[in-house]
Amino acid sequence: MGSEALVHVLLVSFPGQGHVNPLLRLGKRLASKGLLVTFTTPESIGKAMRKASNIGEELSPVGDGFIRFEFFEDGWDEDEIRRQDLDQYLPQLEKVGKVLIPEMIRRNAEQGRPISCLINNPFIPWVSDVADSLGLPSAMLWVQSCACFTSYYYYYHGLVPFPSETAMEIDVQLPCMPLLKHDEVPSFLYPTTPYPFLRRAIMGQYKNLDKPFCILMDTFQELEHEIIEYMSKISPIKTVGPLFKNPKAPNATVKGDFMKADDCVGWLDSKPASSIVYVSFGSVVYLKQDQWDEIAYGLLNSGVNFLWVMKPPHKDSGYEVLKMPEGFLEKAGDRGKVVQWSPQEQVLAHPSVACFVTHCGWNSTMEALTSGMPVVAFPQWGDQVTDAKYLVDVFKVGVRMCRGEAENKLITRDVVEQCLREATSGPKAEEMKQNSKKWSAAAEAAVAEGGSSDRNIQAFVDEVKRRSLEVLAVSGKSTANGVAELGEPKVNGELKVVS
Ligand SMILES: O=c1ccn([C@@H]2O[C@H](COP(=O)(O)OP(=O)(O)O)[C@@H](O)[C@H]2O)c(=O)[nH]1
Ligand SMILES: O=C(O)c1ccc(O[C@@H]2O[C@H](CO)[C@@H](O)[C@H](O)[C@H]2O)cc1
Repeated sequence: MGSEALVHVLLVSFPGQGHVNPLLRLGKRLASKGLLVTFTTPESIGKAMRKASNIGEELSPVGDGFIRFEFFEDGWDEDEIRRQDLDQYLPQLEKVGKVLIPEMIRRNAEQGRPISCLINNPFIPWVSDVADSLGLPSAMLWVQSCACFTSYYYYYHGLVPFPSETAMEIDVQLPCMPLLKHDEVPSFLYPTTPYPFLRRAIMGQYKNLDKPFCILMDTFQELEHEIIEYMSKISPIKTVGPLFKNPKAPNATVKGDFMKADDCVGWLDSKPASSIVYVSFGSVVYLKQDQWDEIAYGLLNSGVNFLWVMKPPHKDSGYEVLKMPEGFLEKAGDRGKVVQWSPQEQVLAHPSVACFVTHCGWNSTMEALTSGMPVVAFPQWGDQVTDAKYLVDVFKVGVRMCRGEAENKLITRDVVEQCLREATSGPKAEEMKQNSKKWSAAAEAAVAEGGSSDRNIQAFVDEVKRRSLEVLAVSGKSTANGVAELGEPKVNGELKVVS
């Protein structure tokens, strides 16, 4: 490979799995279009990522470009329990990030990799301030649906009434969206939410929303057509999803898992087609023991095969360590497999898997839709309750098992069994499968060359390249053609500057 001129973007991620995954996927997409991408997040997570995933010091080729990692210290000891409290952790990240990210940017420029654009995901809006202070453009990747983006936008600007202390049960009508019942509104907006710190974290992003020149979204035009069109007139949004599909670099092995996935593909291979129910509640939702037990008995009584993710809680999280009911694993025998973390993308693409019992996090939602996988919706909080509404009533690929944690209702084993049966056999299951296939095809088309998301990514890359010429001209660091010229990556990952 000869020397190439690469524009360099820096991706700064909040250290949560549901945030790292889509930003890293965006990074791979940008790299595959010929950019040099540096991905950064705090070292506390970097350490876990290096251990669990295929991440080293070296530069990884992805399509026409490259991706590399640099992590930054958050200034706290390894065992600091305050990381579990976002009201304390987010200000700490902002304090150190505002010093360390500019240092990282300067270091990269000195090493011949001047950065032309910063991209962040929600909860760390100060990244746009850093970009502004250095005269760099910034963009933000919104990691939820456009419907949720709109809900938060309307709430932030006080444009319509939302559930309040005096009117808890009001429904919310937003333009180009179905009527949201009070418990289908993103639940961080309820006055009674036990997670007001997550509302504050999201609202912090809205306070800074005028700074990024572009808001990228992990959704696609055909999926949320009307609301995307409507919000595009208000905000500079560009849909680029589903990000986990990257047709230009389908075999890129760079991943950002915090935990090594257990090997379960051989077990899936050993089962008949469409015979397995996959159960996972993502990386942050933890159920109570009584609810766990009901799901366990529901799985046993339904007679389905199942793969169930039972992730251990963080030691400082305060969540109880769950147990399987007495004798459960023996009774399930080879019908069931329990893992701590799964290779979810592979699981959802596997022909033996019939449906996905999900908490409806947006990444899981997009992965299910794109994989043509019907769901059983078990939302708990935040955007999950809105995603469940869309999966069941709008996209029509799901059966609803519950309405969210706020309902405070134990979902019994009989209900679990009934939902599993409905989702795996009979006319409803068939209808959901057909709808899922339709969404999967639409998702593939959106990311294929010339599709809606591909065009948006290309337009974004072109704009970053255009702005990079301005940035480098102003900073006086321009090379002959306006960008850092990079040579063949060396084994140790250093970039050679071609003068
Ligand atoms: O066992 C698991 C559980 C989850 N995931 C991934 O973790 C992310 C979870 O994000 P989501 O938005 O669904 O939920 P969150 O964890 O943020 O609540 C998704 O990309 C999943 O594919 C995974 O790889 N293995
Ligand atoms: O680490 C945390 O405190 C954390 C991580 C992720 C959180 O929200 C999840 O993010 C997804 C993307 O926004 C979303 O779709 C999912 O439903 C959430 O669970 C919250 C806190």
